[in-house]
Amino acid sequence: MILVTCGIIELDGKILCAQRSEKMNLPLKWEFPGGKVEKDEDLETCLKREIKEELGVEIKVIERLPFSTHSYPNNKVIKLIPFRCSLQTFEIDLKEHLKVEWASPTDLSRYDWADADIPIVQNYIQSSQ
Ligand SMILES: Nc1nc2c([nH]c(=O)n2[C@H]2C[C@H](O)[C@@H](COP(=O)(O)OP(=O)(O)OP(=O)(O)O)O2)c(=O)[nH]1
Repeated sequence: MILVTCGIIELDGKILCAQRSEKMNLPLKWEFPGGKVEKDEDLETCLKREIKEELGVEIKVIERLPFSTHSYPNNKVIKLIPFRCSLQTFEIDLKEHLKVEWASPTDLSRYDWADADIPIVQNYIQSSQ
């Protein structure tokens, strides 16, 4: 099982959604920025490192939310652990993703999410209602 952290970054009532590029695995799917936990790495340290690498910003973690597990067809089982976050620096510089969009909670269901994200998005929508 591959441990992956992701950040649900909130700003002014909106959430940052990131689209994977054509070159990435799961091309053009939408996700929350984050990535794989390294050996002996703390989850929050991983999340901050990945978001800095991918978007060039610093974040503050607000709370951990329930994880999702998903088996992709390539036999990869992902345990995706989401954290609500806020931005501490605001200049987003996309280093890997095709684009990012700020969506209101009611618009989250319109995106073509990576499969592992679907239960996380549903939970988030419910808890924001
Ligand atoms: N960061 C992130 N990854 C996600 C999400 N949903 C989801 O299925 N994933 C998957 C995609 C990747 O297979 C893996 C995260 O890996 P990564 O971002 O560190 O590295 P990568 O794209 O190079 O991954 P890979 O090619 O080795 O699969 O988790 C999500 O919301 N955020």
